[in-house]
Amino acid sequence: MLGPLNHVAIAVPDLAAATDRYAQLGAKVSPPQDLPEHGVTIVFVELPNTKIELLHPLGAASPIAGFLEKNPAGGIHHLCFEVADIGAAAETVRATGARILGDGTPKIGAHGKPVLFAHPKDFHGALVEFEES
Ligand SMILES: C[C@@H](C(=O)O)C(=O)SCCNC(=O)CCNC(=O)[C@H](O)C(C)(C)COP(=O)(O)OP(=O)(O)OC[C@H]1O[C@@H](n2cnc3c(N)ncnc32)[C@H](O)[C@@H]1OP(=O)(O)O
Ligand SMILES: [Co+2]
Repeated sequence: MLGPLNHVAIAVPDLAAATDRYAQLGAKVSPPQDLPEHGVTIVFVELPNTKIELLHPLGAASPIAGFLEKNPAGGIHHLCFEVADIGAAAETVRATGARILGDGTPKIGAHGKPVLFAHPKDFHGALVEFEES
């Protein structure tokens, strides 16, 4: 079921500073993009084999606010794997006994594709995102 690693996300307290850090290393960085439905502003750092997603809270109910309170300097927030079929992937995850977050209805993610998340406690401490490829 698991396809390529689409991105590794890092929650950061200062999006401009984090973007500059990667730009200074010669990486191609995207402009910041507000995703109100996800409660985040993101910047993508493009690498030859995958991407880094820099995340900053957007709005009062951001799902990353609590994470940044616990990790004020920032930290690795999630991994995103591509899957061929998001509905089938959710069924496979549930069949292993792991929880899909929310009501199980995919949201449209940063790349315009359906995404779902699985609970970090069921993935050994790592929040996992699945994105339909
Ligand atoms: C745009 C899109 C895209 O790429 O397309 C995105 O990525 S949007 C990226 C932002 N969106 C999301 O993250 C959506 C899915 N995330 C969520 O629904 C939430 O963040 C949860 C994962 C449910 C956590 O929610 P919240 O922080 O309110 O819960 P909580 O503080 O009660 O956390 C419950 C337990 O999980 C741990 N925990 C929380 N976030 C974690 C993370 N990112 N990685 C590992 N562990 C984590 C907490 O430390 C706590 O453990 P202890 O109990 O041991 O203290
Ligand atoms: Co993501």
